[in-house]
Amino acid sequence: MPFHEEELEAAEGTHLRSLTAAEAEGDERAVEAALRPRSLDEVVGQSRVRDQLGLVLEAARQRGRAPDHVLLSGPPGLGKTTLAMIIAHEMQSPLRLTSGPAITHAGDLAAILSGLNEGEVLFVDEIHRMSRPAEEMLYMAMEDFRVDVVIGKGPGATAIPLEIPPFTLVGATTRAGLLPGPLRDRFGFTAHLEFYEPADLDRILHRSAGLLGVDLTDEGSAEIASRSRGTPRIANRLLRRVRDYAQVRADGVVTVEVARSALDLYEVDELGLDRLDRAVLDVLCSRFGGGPVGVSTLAVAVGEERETVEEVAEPFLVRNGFLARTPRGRIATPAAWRHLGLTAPPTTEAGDATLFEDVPEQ
Ligand SMILES: Nc1ncnc2c1ncn2[C@@H]1O[C@H](COP(=O)(O)OP(=O)(O)OP(=O)(O)O)[C@@H](O)[C@H]1O
Ligand SMILES: [Mg+2]
Repeated sequence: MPFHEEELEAAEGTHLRSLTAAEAEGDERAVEAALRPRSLDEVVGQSRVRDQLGLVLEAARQRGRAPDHVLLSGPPGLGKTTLAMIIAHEMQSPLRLTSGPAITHAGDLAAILSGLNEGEVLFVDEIHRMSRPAEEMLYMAMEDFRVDVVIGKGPGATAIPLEIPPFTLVGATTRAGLLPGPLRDRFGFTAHLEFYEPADLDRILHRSAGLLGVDLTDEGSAEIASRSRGTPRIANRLLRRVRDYAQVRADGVVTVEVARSALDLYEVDELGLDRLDRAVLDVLCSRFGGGPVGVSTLAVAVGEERETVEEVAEPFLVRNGFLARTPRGRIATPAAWRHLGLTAPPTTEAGDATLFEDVPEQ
């Protein structure tokens, strides 16, 4: 697999930010490129998506046509970009890459679309962040393979129709709910990526270890998998940090003891909670009796910005049933108390199921 040592080296200098952030940061992308599966066969897990997508692509191949437009949705780090690249690879078509935020004017999109060749795959990452006029142009391009280029302004403006060769749009979004209906409806196939089971993460880790030349035992791999929050990107990142530890403090082999010591050192606990996650739960339980408490108060108490608590810590805590967002504030669930090794006071409202409704955040 072609990748450059020096890129890998550069990408290793990323120790300071949170190890459990699901988003990739600039220099992590080089390592990721090296670890990406290249074909559908190499994709681990997501079996439903893989089967469905395989069928869509095979049918298109048999008909000699560009496949239907594909929307990939799901949380960061689960394989959307990877699948987009695989679609192009499987169709033996070139891939053009762009992203919603990069398309600020309809004209930007018109330029991209008119430059496409027949059968090409156009990947629009973060498609929910495209501007409205560009979105409207995209509707027509997806449906009729045509765009109207408007020349001039005001009453004298004229729209000149421009034919576009048939292409496949692959859109990726972490926020499918933000996509306008008409755009969503124009995708022939939507793949929703799910968090991975530990067994799948385990296979991903073994594969990555092979590519990176890391000596990883089965137990070591299982230990990393269980702390990876269901996310391949995090699993691969933890593997690299554990590898550092194995190299410097042990004999290079990633055993279960090495994995445990390394991840304890990096403050990623058995369930994948990091320092901030635990601080939030700890403050909530120890200082506010389990809540309810407003998110701003919680943020001040852990010494973080409100946005960080809301966007970085809470989604994982809520998804895993440690914290609930209620109309009156945040509440620690019984699982949170248990995880911290604390006993919930008998009066805690955490036992009150009516508080667990999905409500607007406050
Ligand atoms: N099914 C999989 N099998 C093996 N590795 C995977 C799989 N899915 C993702 N990965 C690995 O996880 C990393 C992140 O995947 P990718 O960049 O495709 O995520 P993404 O969904 O596009 O994330 P983002 O929303 O941040 O753009 C890649 O390096 C890839 O190697
Ligand atoms: Mg991506």
